Amino acid sequence: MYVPLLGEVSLWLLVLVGLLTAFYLYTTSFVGVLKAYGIPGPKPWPVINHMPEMRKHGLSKMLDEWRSLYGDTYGFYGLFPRCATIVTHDARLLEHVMVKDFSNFVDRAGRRTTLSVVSKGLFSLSGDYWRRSRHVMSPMFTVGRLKQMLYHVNTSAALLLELFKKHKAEGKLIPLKVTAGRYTSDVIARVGFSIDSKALTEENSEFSKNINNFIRIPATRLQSYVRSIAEFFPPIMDIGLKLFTEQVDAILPETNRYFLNLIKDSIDRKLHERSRPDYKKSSHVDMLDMLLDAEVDDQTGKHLKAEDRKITRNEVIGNSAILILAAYETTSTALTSILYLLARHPDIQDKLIEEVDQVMQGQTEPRYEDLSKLVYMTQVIYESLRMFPPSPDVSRKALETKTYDGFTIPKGAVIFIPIYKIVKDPRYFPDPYKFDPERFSPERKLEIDPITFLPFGFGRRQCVAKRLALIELKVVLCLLLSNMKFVQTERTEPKKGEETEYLRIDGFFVPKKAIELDVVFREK
Ligand code: HEM
Repeated sequence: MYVPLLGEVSLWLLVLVGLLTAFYLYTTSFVGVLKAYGIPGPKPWPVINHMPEMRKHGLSKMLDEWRSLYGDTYGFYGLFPRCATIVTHDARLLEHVMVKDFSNFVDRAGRRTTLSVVSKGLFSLSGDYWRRSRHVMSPMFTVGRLKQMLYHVNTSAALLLELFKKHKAEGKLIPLKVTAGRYTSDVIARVGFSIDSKALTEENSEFSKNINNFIRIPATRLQSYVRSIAEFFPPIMDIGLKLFTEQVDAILPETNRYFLNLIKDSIDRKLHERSRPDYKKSSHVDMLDMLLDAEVDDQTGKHLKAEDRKITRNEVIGNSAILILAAYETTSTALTSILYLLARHPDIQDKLIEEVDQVMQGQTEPRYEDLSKLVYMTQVIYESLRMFPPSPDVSRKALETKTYDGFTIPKGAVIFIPIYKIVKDPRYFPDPYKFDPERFSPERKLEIDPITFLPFGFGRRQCVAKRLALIELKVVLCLLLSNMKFVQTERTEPKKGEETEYLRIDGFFVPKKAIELDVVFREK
């Protein structure tokens, strides 16, 4: 029989103790920073921090509970790997973080979840990498560019109207999210890449199928547990992502390949056109044209500075992918919520229809100058976004330890901004659960503290495409409401008189059950 020598045993024991100590330090070295700076919050569990509560009750419920116990600003651990999270509802602190001292909070917090090129896109970039891409992408949404995009938005909206009419003719209800998603994908394919996605003309177009399946949702509770534990240990996640990309990556690899090929084909097509001797630069450029115009020859991008309006090929592709992804989910959820709220509030819908008729004057589609006349529609859109902000939260990471009005935010801490809770805070929006577009009327909107209306985020890192999103919503509402009204009946989901619940799921704020409405054609 083999009897291990005492020296061997103690060596293994030493290794084990060393590993355990390293593991303990890795998982706890950052814990204590909140207490050190006097930031209130719940006491963390060793190693696993506040993960058990969040897994058991859900983040949303815990945020409510901790807020009631610790007030406007508090901290906890375990939402992002190896750092403290500070949640705040305090408008003045938000102003410091999102606006006044933006340079200390340029980056978002994130977990490593994907190897997809999407992580090279604006949303995930940090520091100077972000600044370069933002410099390139902001000019995509100037008035001149938006005017050019309007033609395409009108085309997609007209196709959506036809689709709704077809559903009605076939006696079907309108599945809001699916159809709104077909519209928003069609728009981004046209304005971004000059492609007809066929999302609105074919029942199950490749584009729609893939965009619907962009994000992997864990199929079982166990998978979801394993995933959150792995995300908490970035080195383990890195290994998992490299070895088991197909099973682990948060962006479904098949879908990733589809969009990667689509973007690469579009780039090749454009570069080929540009290389032709008879090529003339058109004034009708799409988003990909603008990204390619900013491309550098040296693909490492190492020599590039923050103020350079230049990006690498990888960043061209990453930014293209994030445009598709970001444009699809948020705007389709917004349109879903607006139509649902209009159906629930027929008086508001009637008032909006009156304005649409006045502005449209019998036109089949709105002109650019008509859009700014839709004052009440803007109120309805803003109030719907307040009721159900499609992105429920945003974050910022502190680069340095700094004190703001006596409150210290330590270096490395994440400021977690729960948009969906702040817009329901009665101090900022009285009677917050009431759908009341009058809050945003020209007379009353001055009562709103701008930093508390956060559906598009705020400050220099707010949604880059906010103006395009508003145009998409306004155009489609003009076309739809010129022709039909949205109604709840005994067949719809939810039924007449009933409400639907919204939940924060996988980083989005969405209806718990898919909403399906009926439409009634308007008499002309
Ligand atoms: C109603 C529709 C939309 C909503 C509610 C929305 C909301 C948001 C929010 C909350 C953020 C984070 C802002 C922050 O951290 O302060 C964001 C960022 C972003 N959005 Fe949107 N968005 C919408 C439509 C769009 C569309 C149509 C596109 C693309 C065409 C888009 C592209 C982006 C990008 C690229 C970012 C990252 C910006 C950056 O990090 O600099 N969004 N959006």
